[in-house]
Amino acid sequence: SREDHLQEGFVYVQKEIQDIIVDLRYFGTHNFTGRPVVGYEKPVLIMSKAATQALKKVQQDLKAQGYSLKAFDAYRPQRSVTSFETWAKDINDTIAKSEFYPDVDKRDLFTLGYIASRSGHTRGSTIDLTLVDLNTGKEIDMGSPFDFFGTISHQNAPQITAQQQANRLILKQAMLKHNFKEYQEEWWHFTLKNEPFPETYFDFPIK
Ligand SMILES: C[C@@H](N)C(=O)N[C@H](C)C(=O)O
Ligand SMILES: [Zn+2]
Repeated sequence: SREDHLQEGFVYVQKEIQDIIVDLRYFGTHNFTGRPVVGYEKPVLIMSKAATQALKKVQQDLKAQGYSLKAFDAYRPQRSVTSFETWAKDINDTIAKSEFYPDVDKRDLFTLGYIASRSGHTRGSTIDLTLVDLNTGKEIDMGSPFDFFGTISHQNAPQITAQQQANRLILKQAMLKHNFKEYQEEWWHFTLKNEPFPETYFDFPIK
């Protein structure tokens, strides 16, 4: 079964939270590298059991407010992170620059905090997500898209409107209520406080 591939302490998030929307960007080409990322062998969302149980409560709260979570990434194998580092050094490969990092030199993406070489995602209790309005079926306006690497994606970006800031707050408050913490450089990125594997960088593939 699918579970045979899974590390102890991890689960398939969509099995535990049936109504979460998932668009696993690094499985396909619609991401900052413009290519499928090594390690993403199936478009399934994997995360630690503890983080998934907390996220289930976030989804319940948000559903009552007319929203659903939409996740772009959760557990990320170390080989995928390593491939991001290799990619960042290849300055001629800029196929997705105009959409994801138009104002930043790709060699600076790590030092500016937009990508990590020791990533919380690899520890299995970090997730990238946004909100979908259940009335329209569309993502709500957060002022910048997922994985747009620039200051407009910082939590308290002054460039965005009051409505966009309010939309970010709906997500942030729901996540903080259930023991996730936010990340200053990216409005979509949250890590479980008291994560179960705080020192372990896993490398099992997503399948
Ligand atoms: C690459 C982006 N989605 C992300 O998750 N960035 C943080 C800093 C990370 O790589 O852990
Ligand atoms: Zn992230």
